[in-house]
Amino acid sequence: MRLVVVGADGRMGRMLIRAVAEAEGCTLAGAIERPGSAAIGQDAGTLAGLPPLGVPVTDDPLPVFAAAEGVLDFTAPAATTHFAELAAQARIVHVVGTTGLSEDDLAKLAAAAHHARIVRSGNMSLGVNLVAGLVRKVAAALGEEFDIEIVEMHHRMKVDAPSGTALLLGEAAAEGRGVSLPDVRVSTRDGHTGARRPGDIGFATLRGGTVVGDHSVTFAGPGERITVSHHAEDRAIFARGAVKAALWAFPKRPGLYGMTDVLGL
Ligand SMILES: NC(=O)C1=CN([C@@H]2O[C@H](COP(=O)(O)OP(=O)(O)OC[C@H]3O[C@@H](n4cnc5c(N)ncnc54)[C@H](OP(=O)(O)O)[C@@H]3O)[C@@H](O)[C@H]2O)C=CC1
Ligand SMILES: O=C(O)C1=N[C@H](C(=O)O)C[C@H](O)C1
Repeated sequence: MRLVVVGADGRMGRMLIRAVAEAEGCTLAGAIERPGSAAIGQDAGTLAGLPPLGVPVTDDPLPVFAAAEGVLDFTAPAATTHFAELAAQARIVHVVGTTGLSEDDLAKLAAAAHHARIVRSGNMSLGVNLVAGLVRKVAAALGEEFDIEIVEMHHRMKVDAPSGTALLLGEAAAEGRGVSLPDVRVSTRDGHTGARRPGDIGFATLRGGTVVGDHSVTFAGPGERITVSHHAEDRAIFARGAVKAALWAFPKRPGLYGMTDVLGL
């Protein structure tokens, strides 16, 4: 499968180039960066710390998408909605790892999915998607006397909060409880907040250093607490998941898929 990496000079972009080069069944067909980026013209392999791959980074996605079969996209919301239109025009697979997407952005992805096979997840790792399954089960088994609180920590450069993973885990907890997350989500607490409302799902965000991604979901009940956690140690887990998603989606029909589909969970 011929794959393009967009945002090639990003933390995830460089990881994705390595994952494509190392995986069986795919080759790097292109690498895209923003116009004006210092990476334009460089070899994608060299950029990712590998021997040269003979693929120069360019800022023109159109001809690159036209010659490819899939795109791996861990960039930013405005870029991702633009790439979704182009991927739909080219009828190629679009793997979306970008987080911080608004409802409006998600509607644009849903529209593009009429023509493209899109796999989107706030976290492409096997571990987090397994944890989400556990959270759904625990939330379904416990009543509202167990308060659900989600804590995440990421590196100091992360720009969106709560993280895509925290929201994915919150969705899983809400699903288990049979409620809608927007109805019970509490993402900020400051000052005189009053007592906790029964049934709320709380989010707390920590930022600092080089943390790849830590998440925990706590169920705090009368006299006992259950905590389910995941600690990402290496961004390679997300990149390998993205390549797996692209290969999985290649023979599928257009539509919007998630990592639970890819992993068969
Ligand atoms: N779902 C998952 O499993 C994971 C998701 N993520 C998400 O992936 C996204 C990227 O994370 P990360 O790699 O750390 O961030 P970075 O900022 O390091 O990388 C993003 C890259 O995309 C580039 N970019 C932005 N806009 C465009 C554009 N229009 N055309 C081409 N390139 C563009 C940026 O360029 P510039 O710097 O010039 O803006 C940058 O090089 C985030 O939303 C993050 O939350 C991260 C890890 C795992
Ligand atoms: O920005 C990151 O770094 C990460 N983003 C994703 C998220 O928002 O959950 C996934 C991972 O935790 C790393």
